[in-house]
Parts: sequence; structure tokens; C-alpha cells
Amino acid sequence: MPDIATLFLDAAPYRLRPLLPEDATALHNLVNDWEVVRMLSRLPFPYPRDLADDWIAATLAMHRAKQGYHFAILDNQNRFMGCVGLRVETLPQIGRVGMLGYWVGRPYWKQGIATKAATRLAHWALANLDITRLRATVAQDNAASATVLERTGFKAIGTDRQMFIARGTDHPVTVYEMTRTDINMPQTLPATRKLVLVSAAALVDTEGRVLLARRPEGKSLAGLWEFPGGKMEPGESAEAALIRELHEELGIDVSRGCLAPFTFASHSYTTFDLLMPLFLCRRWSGTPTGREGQALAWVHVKDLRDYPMPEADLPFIALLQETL
Ligand SMILES: Nc1nc2c([nH]c(=O)n2[C@H]2C[C@H](O)[C@@H](COP(=O)(O)OP(=O)(O)OP(=O)(O)O)O2)c(=O)[nH]1
Ligand SMILES: [Mg+2]
Repeated sequence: MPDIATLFLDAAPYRLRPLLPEDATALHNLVNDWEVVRMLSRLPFPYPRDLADDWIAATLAMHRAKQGYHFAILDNQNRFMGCVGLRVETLPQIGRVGMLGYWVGRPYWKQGIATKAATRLAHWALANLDITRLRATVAQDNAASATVLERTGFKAIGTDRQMFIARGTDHPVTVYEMTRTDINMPQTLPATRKLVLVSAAALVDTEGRVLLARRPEGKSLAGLWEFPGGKMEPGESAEAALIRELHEELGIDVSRGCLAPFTFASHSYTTFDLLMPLFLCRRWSGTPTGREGQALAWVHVKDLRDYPMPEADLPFIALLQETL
């Protein structure tokens, strides 16, 4: 996890950077506005100046403890426009959830700023944090914010009531969720449904552990753990594609004779059908390294369920546990 001082997220044409003590005045000027505060459940109105300092200090402490990630939304002249952030909470049955929140100052409304900032933070968080999903709640009289969440990829899952401190009363809210399968990369959405052929390997080391790679931010299903491999090019065999992908993604060399066909996945995702042979491979040369910035993990088969995987891979788990 990058250090807080270096954690900048690009949300072109905007930028997200961790809140700093010197943001307090600008933050206070924008947030101490009834139209902003009445939509934020935990903020008082009027919003005292000291609270801005206290809040910024609290966000730095949360970040250090890996309990929260709160950013200033800046324009290309480093003007402070609002905040976007998340707190990590552990919910019964569901596990660790990132609770997303944001606000934009009134001069900056209706420009799509919250959507860009929330989308970037959501994609970053699902790709990099140990969370099962994101959640957000929206007051039911806040149509603009519901639109932001829907454009970001959140889906409404129910309703609740929440205390809104500035309004002095509780108020109905819609609860939204976003999971790793809700990340749609626009450039990978085909115009018509198609069959995608992917070749993948379970690399097995001398201790019987299997190599998993975490799909990096920017790819579909980012944050999920997969078997290294990739799409077959037209005319390419499954073995040739896999040898090429293992070299590109991990920097290792594998020969055809070391790829043993093991099983295959056939799965319908919402936008495409996946057909993916899985090979077992126990011999390669070189040390696997994440050459595309992806995290790697050598995992005992008994622990495979601790790593969230794409739906297509779930049937592999029991088969590998029986075999290895
Ligand atoms: N490599 C791999 N892909 C998987 C697994 N499970 C699964 O659903 N997939 C899906 C995710 C993607 O839609 C597709 C693989 O595409 P990819 O994006 O990794 O393809 P690639 O390595 O060729 O990368 P790119 O150049 O297209 O970005 O298969 C898996 O275990 N390994
Ligand atoms: Mg790949």
C-alpha cells in the first residue's frame, strides 16, 4: 500500500490527493453550506471551523491504520472542490466493506465531478484494498447523488433509515453496493455478445502451492485473484498463447511439454462467454514477477477460498484441492 504522502489518484481532468491540514480553510468554506451538509448524515450545521482541522487529522490517522482513505478533489489548478473517501467497516456475514462517501462544493455542482472522483476511488479501492465490496447510502431526497452512484457502477440493494445530524432527524436512505464484477471497462464492452478464449495456468511449486495473480486496476474484474494467462490471439493455440502470456506477465519461460491439460472453465459473464483451458505446470525457468504491476501470491490449495476469484474460476478450487 503506497504511503499516504505519495498516494495521488488521477481522475482526469481532476486529481485526488489525501487531505492535508492546509486544506482546512477551503474545506470549511465549501462544506459550511446548508445545501451540502443537509445531505451528509454525520455533519452538523453550522459546521464549526475547528471541526475541519479535527476531521483532517482524523483522516490521516485512519489512513495510517488502514481504516479509511479520504481525498481532496482538486481541479487542474489544484483548487479544492470537495472530498471523496471511504471507511473500512467489518459487517457480520459480509466481511470488510468500504463505505464510500463524497461531497462537492456548490460552485462545482452539475459538472460530473463527483462521478469522476467516486468512480476513480471505487476502482482503486476494489483493485487494491482487502474489502469484499463497496457500500454507500443516499438520502432519498438526493436524486443527484443517486445518479452519481449509478453512473459509478453501484446497484441499489435496499432501503434503511439514517440519522442526519444537520436535519436533527432520521430520514429514509437507499443503500447501494458495488462489487468487483460491477466494474465495467467501457473499452472492453463488445457491441455484440462474443466468445472469449483465454488460456491459463496453475503454476505449482515444490511445496504444492499455486500461484495467483491479482488483476490490476484498469482491467475488468480488477482486484480479483486469477490464474496467470490471457487471451488467445486469432490462430494461436492454447499452449502458444499461454507460453507467450506467462512470459509477458510473469517473465518466466515454459516449454510446451511442461503444460499438462487439467480442466477448463466455461462461464457466461453478463457481456461475454468465457472458455478457458487450465493447464498445470510444475516446471519453468525464471522467477515469476508481476511485470504488469500485479500482486502475486503463492497459495496453499486449502487457502484458495481466502482469495476472491472471478466466478469462472470457482469450480477450479475443489478440483485443485482434490488433486494437489
Ligand atoms: N488469465 C485469466 N483470466 C481469467 C481468469 N478467470 C477469468 O474469468 N478470466 C477472464 C478475465 C478476462 O475477461 C479474461 C482474460 O483477459 P485478460 O484481460 O487477462 O487478457 P490478457 O491477459 O490477454 O490481457 P489484455 O492484453 O487483454 O489486457 O478472462 C483466470 O483465472 N485467469
Ligand atoms: Mg492476463
